[in-house]
Amino acid sequence: MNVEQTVLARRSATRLTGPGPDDRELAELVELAMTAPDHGRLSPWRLVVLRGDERRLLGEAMAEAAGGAPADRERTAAKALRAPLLISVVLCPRDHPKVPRWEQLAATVCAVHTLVLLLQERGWGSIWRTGALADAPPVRRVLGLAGTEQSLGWLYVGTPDARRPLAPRPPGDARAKLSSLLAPVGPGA
Ligand SMILES: Cc1cc2nc3c(=O)[nH]c(=O)nc-3n(C[C@H](O)[C@H](O)[C@H](O)COP(=O)(O)O)c2cc1C
Repeated sequence: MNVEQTVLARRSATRLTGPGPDDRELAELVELAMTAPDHGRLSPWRLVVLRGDERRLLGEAMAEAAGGAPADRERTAAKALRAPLLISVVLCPRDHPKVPRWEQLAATVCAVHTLVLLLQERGWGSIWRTGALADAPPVRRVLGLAGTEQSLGWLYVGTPDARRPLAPRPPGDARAKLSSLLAPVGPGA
């Protein structure tokens, strides 16, 4: 696939089953994703890989953070089991004279989305999930986050459901997004 085909084919995969990429393949793809643009080459992020029972530990932490009746807690805990592989995205910002925090967040998102496209190209499905629990204290604890680090949620990764046809994607209105200073811009301008 070329980049255009990969971009067009990518969807957030809400139904994921096993298998997912193994540690070796994941490391290979992360290495490639590290070529994403990154001001100052700070690489201000890290990923925590959660498989098998590690997902259960995360689920328990999410349930502790969410609270509620036992049935609600069980439902929350089960969310961490929706894919064979969860990758916690952790922002590790540094004080830098030229690269503010927002740029470090932007670089992190560039790397994560590059990883998403690489996964797509290899036939793996993924979805980035966030929510109020992502950076809650029990979740931070189980992920072992340092004080300045921030959990940005999880990439859920696995085998996408091949029976689900690609949802049609309405074309984006590029003209509404484009402007210029001296002349109209965009197709048909
Ligand atoms: C930073 C970020 C956080 C997201 N969080 C969630 C989430 O918590 N739950 C969810 O179902 N989808 C989440 N998504 C996926 C979006 O809902 C999804 O990208 C959007 O619906 C468009 O669908 P598509 O990715 O298939 O084009 C998130 C996406 C991003 C980039």
